[in-house]
Amino acid sequence: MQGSLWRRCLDRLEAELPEQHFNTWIRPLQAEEDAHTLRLLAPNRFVVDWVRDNVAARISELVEADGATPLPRVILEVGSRTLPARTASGSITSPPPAPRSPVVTLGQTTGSSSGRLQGRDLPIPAVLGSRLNPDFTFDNFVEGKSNQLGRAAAIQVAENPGRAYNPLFIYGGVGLGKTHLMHAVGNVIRARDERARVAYVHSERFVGDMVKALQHNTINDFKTAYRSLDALLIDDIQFFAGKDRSQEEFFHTFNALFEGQQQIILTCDRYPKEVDGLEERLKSRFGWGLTVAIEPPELETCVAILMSKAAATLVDLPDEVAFFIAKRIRSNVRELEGALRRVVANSQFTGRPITMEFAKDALRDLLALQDRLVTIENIQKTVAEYYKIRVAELLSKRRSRSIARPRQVAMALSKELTSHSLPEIGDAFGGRDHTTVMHACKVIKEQRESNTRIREDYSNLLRTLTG
Ligand SMILES: Nc1ncnc2c1ncn2[C@@H]1O[C@H](COP(=O)(O)OP(=O)(O)OP(=O)(O)O)[C@@H](O)[C@H]1O
Repeated sequence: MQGSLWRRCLDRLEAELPEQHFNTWIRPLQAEEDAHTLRLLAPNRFVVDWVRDNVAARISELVEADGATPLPRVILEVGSRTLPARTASGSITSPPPAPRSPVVTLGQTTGSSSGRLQGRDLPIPAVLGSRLNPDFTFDNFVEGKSNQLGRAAAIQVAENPGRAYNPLFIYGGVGLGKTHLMHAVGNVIRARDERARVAYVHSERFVGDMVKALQHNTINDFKTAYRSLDALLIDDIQFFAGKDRSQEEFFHTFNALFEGQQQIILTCDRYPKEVDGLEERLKSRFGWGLTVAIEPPELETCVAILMSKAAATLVDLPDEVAFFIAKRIRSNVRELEGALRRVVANSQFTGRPITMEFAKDALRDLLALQDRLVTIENIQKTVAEYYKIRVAELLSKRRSRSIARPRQVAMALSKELTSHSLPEIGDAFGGRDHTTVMHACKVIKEQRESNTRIREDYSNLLRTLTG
């Protein structure tokens, strides 16, 4: 058999577990193997607990099935593989400290490095990005299944900066609340210690400032400024892709902060390993703490977000209108907010109360645009591409699972995203009866609750079609 024992286990686990679980809990594990032991090192207690409770038994089975004699013992603990010290310029000279378990370090405060303590009395130089947005707090961040883990991790980090999960890596599609969570952490850190040096920087800005510093020969000030921080929040790190000099600089900044147990929070539009053009050494460091995904919110969460935003501006938003907006605007929270803003502005401008009719009218252009974009034909094409089958197969009489399931998904999406009736949808799928469409919607609704793969497929497709 090829590769290491852990590599083989990983391949199986990747195929068996939902992607988000695999990325969050399994990928960060580092393995040390010899003939007698498979030692799995987790970045923190949180990961150890989850793996022990959810997949340890499966890992043991896989190890056993691998057939090595004697059977290796599996050990799961918090730790980090010791990296060999490298001396070439631009690389680390001492192994990084193992990330600490939050359990061990609860209650400790930041600010242990003496160099940084002196630095804390200095004002944060302008070079360090933008101000924290005081409107992004945990209080006004609506929790839902889609963001639960990210929110919980961010709260932990806010309470134990530099100690709980370092770095905290939050990834997910646009407009889903990553920046909001990041600022919420920064705001808590600042609220607890007004002298805490917290900087929020968009990665494009980091790149721009670094280029300027190089041009003006002030790169040392640039470095010192970044390294004197208690917490560095870097948004949208996918912008580092392909920018080698910036990555090099960021790599050193990262190491300096990490070794000083200064908190680093990063966001990205995708899982770090999937960012093309990002150096491997950065990708691997990004996984040292905790990596969490933010998914597109489910309908109920969208409604709750709308209600909460309306309440914050003292606007009376009827439930049915909130549901209507949430159902029709499915791409992301930013769009959802935009739609609400438009309805509220129209209501304030005309002095009329927000009713269903009123909301439909206020959003007419937006919805028409969306209707034009989402046609049954478009859905069929997108679904066929997604499942790598042909549209003709979707419309055919074939009933094998590999075709029937995508067909049901496409029918359910057509019901959800267009205003066509069940018979019209049936017609568009090779002249099927409306009861077939109804059945498809029911099956997919159930599957989305019980089957993670279908749930993910469906939400990916929704995002593609409405994004
Ligand atoms: N769960 C939530 N509760 C309340 N507001 C939310 C929630 N999720 C997102 N928002 C709001 O949606 C808007 C977009 O969120 P944010 O800017 O954090 O997105 P993002 O994921 O960082 O997107 P991008 O990748 O485009 O930077 C913000 O106004 C934010 O307050």
